[in-house]
Amino acid sequence: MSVHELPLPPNVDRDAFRHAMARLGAAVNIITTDGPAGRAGFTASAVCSVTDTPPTLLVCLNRSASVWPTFRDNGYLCVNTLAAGHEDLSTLFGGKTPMDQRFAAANWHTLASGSPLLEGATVSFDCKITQVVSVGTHDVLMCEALALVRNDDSHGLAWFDRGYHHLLRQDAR
Ligand SMILES: NC(=O)c1ccc[n+]([C@@H]2O[C@H](COP(=O)([O-])OP(=O)(O)OC[C@H]3O[C@@H](n4cnc5c(N)ncnc54)[C@H](O)[C@@H]3O)[C@@H](O)[C@H]2O)c1
Ligand SMILES: Cc1cc2c(cc1C)N(C[C@H](O)[C@H](O)[C@H](O)COP(=O)(O)O)c1[nH]c(=O)[nH]c(=O)c1N2
Repeated sequence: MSVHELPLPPNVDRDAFRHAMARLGAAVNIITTDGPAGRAGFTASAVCSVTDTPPTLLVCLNRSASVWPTFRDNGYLCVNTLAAGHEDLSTLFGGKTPMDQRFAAANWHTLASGSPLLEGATVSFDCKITQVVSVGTHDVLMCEALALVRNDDSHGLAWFDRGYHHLLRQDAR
């Protein structure tokens, strides 16, 4: 089928959209925050680079998530990009597990914003939320990076076709 023969919207329902989106491989991240509103963390694949000036990422957060008010009120967060081997941690932060149990499963450090930084993440972006745009069910959080921590030894982790996949670094092949 050529692109010109594709059916036009509104033929795309929610399930068809999700099924299609499952084909877009993405990094898996644990987004954390700590501050006056408390400590919270959740798994997110809807994360990407927006601009390098000022250095900004976006994170999409469902407003129905239990963690949403905590992120909104703290105003700071850390994007911890997961490494190969973090599958169980990702599942823990993606479920309905109590917050203390989620954090008890890993080691954390704290940078300038106060947000928990995951030991062993491939990279962590310590951020301030600079703008929030509501689209449908989600808030798109624009996050300016204040500090970075890179781990140059770990392999990557991707979420693709509803499963985890390891991404080997070039020099490890
Ligand atoms: N952006 C998101 O909010 C998002 C992304 C990935 C997974 N999830 C959640 O994780 C669970 C497992 O996901 P899955 O990938 O195994 O299967 P799925 O069929 O629920 O999702 C397939 C893909 O659709 C997209 N998606 C899923 N839920 C979405 C939502 N509420 N809003 C926008 N996009 C969404 C994501 O790209 C996801 O990888 C589900 O409960 C899902 O809601 C949410
Ligand atoms: C691989 C993967 C990827 C994502 C998620 C899950 C999983 C397993 N979830 C869902 C999110 O992690 C879940 O709803 C949180 O645990 C918040 O739930 P609570 O309501 O706080 O328990 C999720 N939610 C969200 O708002 N934005 C996202 O990008 C993602 N991505």
